[in-house]
Amino acid sequence: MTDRISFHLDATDGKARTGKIQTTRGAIRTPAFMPVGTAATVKGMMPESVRATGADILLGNTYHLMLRPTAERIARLGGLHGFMNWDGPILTDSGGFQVMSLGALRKLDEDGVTFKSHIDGSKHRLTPERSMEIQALLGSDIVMCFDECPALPADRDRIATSMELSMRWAKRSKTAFGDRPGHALFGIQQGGLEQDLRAQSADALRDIGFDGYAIGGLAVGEGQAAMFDCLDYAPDQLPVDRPRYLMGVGKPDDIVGAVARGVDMMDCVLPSRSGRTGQAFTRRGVVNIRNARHADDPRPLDAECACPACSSYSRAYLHHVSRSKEMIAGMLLTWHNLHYYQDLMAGMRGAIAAGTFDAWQAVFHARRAEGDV
Ligand SMILES: CNc1nc2cc(C(=O)NN)ccc2[nH]1
Ligand SMILES: [Zn+2]
Repeated sequence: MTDRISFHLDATDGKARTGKIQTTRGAIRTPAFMPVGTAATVKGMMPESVRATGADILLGNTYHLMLRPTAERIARLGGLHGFMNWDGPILTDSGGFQVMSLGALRKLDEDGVTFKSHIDGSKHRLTPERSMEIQALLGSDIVMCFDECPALPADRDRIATSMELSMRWAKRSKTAFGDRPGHALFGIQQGGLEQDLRAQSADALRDIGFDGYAIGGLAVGEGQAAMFDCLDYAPDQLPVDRPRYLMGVGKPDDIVGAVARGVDMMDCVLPSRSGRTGQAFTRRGVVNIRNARHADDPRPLDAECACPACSSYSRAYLHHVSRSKEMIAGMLLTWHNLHYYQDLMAGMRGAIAAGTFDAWQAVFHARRAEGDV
C-alpha cells in the first residue's frame, strides 16, 4: 500500500515505455487503457466483468455524475467506488470537455462555464474550484484539471487564447485541489496542432507541477495523421518521469501508434459504444456482426480471443442477437471489445519489456485486413 501516487518506468523500447502507477487502490500497469464508466457504470458490464477483461482503472465522467445522481448524493453514499462496486483506481475527467460537447446554451467566461443540462434543462456552472470539489466528493483517485478543449478546426489565435485560459484554470485547479495524500492531480496540455503553443502549455504545467500530464485537445476531428504528427513531439514536451495520458483515444491502431510515441494511458468510449452497435474489434480487423455474411458462420469472432463471447458463442449467434437487439448482444460484444483492448495493452507491455515492440507492431499491422472480416 502507498499513501502517494508514484510512477515507475520498468522498460523502454524506442519511445515506447512500460511501467506501473502505484495508487492507494492498487497498481496501474502501463501502457494502460481505461474503460469509460460514464454514469457510474461501464455500459453493459458488471464491474467484476470489467476486472476480468484486465482493466486496472476506470474513467468516470464529472459532467454526467454532477447532473445525475449529483456528486453530493454519491458522497453521502460513501463515494463512487462503493457506489458502483469498483475497488480499483478511478480517474475522473473534469467535465470541461463534455460541457462543451453535451451541455446546452453554454456561456464561457474567465471564471468558468454556465450551461443547461442535456437531461432536464436545469442550469449549472462549472469552474476549476467546483470541478475539484465534485471530483473530491466522488472520491476520485486521479483528478483532472478543469480546462477548455477548443473544437477544431480553429484558428491559431483561438487556440492560443483557449490554451492560455486553460493554463490559468490549471493553476486554480491545483490551488483548489490542495495537498491530498493518496490522490493525484493531472494537468492537461492544450495548444491544438501548434508545436510552439503545446510547448508553452507544457512549460506552464511543469511550472505549476502535477502528478501526471494529459495530452488534451486531440481526437477532435483532426484525423490520425495529424494526431500522430502532434504525438511525434507532444509527449517529449512533458516531464519524462510522470505518466502521459492521451485523452479520448481511440481505435486499436490509434492506440498502438500513440504507445509507440511515448503515451502511457488512454481512454475511449469506442470499444464499449461500438460493442452496443454490433461492431467488434479483432486481431484481423473490424467485424460488423449485423452484416448478413455472418448469419450462418459457426466460427467465433476471434479464434485467438479467450473472452466469453469468443469462447462460447458463434458469429451466427452474435449476428442473431445483435440483429434482434437482445440485451446479451451488447453485453457480449462490449465484453469482447474491452477484452481485446486489454489484450492489446498486455501485448504491448510485454513487447516493450522484451525489446521486441517493433516486431510486435509489424505483426499487429500485417494481420489486419481492410473491411469487414
Ligand atoms: C474522443 N475525443 C476526445 N478528445 C478529447 C479531449 C479532451 C480534452 O482535451 N479535455 N481537456 C477530453 C476528452 C476527449 N475525447
Ligand atoms: Zn473475444
